[in-house]
Amino acid sequence: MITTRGLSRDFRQRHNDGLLRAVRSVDIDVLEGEVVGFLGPNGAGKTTTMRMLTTLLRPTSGEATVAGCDLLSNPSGVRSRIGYVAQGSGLAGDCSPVEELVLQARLYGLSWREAVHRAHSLLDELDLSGLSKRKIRTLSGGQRRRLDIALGLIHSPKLVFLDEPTTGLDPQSRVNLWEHISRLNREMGVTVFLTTHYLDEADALAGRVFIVDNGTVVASGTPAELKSTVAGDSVTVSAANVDASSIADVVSRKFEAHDIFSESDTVRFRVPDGAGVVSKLVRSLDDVGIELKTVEIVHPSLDDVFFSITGRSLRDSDGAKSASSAVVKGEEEVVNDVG
Ligand SMILES: Nc1ncnc2c1ncn2[C@@H]1O[C@H](COP(=O)(O)OP(=O)(O)OP(=O)(O)O)[C@@H](O)[C@H]1O
Repeated sequence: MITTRGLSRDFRQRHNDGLLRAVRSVDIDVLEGEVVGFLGPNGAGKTTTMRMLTTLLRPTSGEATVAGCDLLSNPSGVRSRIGYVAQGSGLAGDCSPVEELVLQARLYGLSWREAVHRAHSLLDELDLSGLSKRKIRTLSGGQRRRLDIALGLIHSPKLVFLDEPTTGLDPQSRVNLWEHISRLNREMGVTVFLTTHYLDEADALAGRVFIVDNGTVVASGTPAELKSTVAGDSVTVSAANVDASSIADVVSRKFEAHDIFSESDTVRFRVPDGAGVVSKLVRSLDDVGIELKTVEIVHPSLDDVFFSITGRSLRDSDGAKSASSAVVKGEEEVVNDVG
């Protein structure tokens, strides 16, 4: 559904006459039917990548195929086959959801009858039927966001891009929207490419995650793969009858543990599969007369993954817009926006 090779975008910096490398040589492959998350802190290059993939911004270099069409030579083909829901749409006003949907469907060339049918089926799909005749400006943030998504799907695209779909929503509306997005994927077969800086969103929604930082993809995989390969589970053990150094000695001899850290009677270490080591841990400690007091296993989060790669927490990075983006004095040409 999406293939990119060396996709890059530079922006000219007015204040210092340099170039900002917002996206640097991104290679990704997204298969039909996937929900893929582009996860990274503010300023990582997520929106810029999405704007390129949706033809709103011309790449400085690189190539891509989106929904079967070449991005550079056939942008109108791409546009007709994808849906795009931008960050925080400006939808408001006195018309109703059904009127807005019918209007958009007509603009896509559907007959009146088809447009009305499509509008009502999307309202149903996104749980907006009861609100179809309300004025849009009276809808809540979550309801408006669902309407944005319905509008992005009006022409039945097989691939939809969602830019930070739940930013600004309260926790309950976010979870509700996740359910709707998952259902669109499951039941309508829509491939979803979404950007987010929320760890829980990537975890809950995306089958596969690309972690981006400083304009590049620094890791990719299923959330479970990323968490198990990069960080490992954190196991914390304490004993009733010995201090931490005796436990640490057993752990380092008997297990392929890393990041072993001792403090008074507690030892913390990481292993790929925490639950899998518990019985061996109990036996190994018992063999040398150590009386186990507590064992706690904490699965890694995507934040641990991000930290292990970048040395920064994604939460801390949030808001540090463009802090890590490199500015280069450039010979490269900046191509103007096409959208
Ligand atoms: N039109 C532009 N002109 C100059 N710089 C830009 C432009 N658009 C984006 N940038 C810069 O490119 C970098 C990447 O921005 P981008 O919006 O793609 O990040 P993001 O990961 O989507 O962040 P956010 O989560 O805040 O939306 C940032 O440093 C940003 O300031």
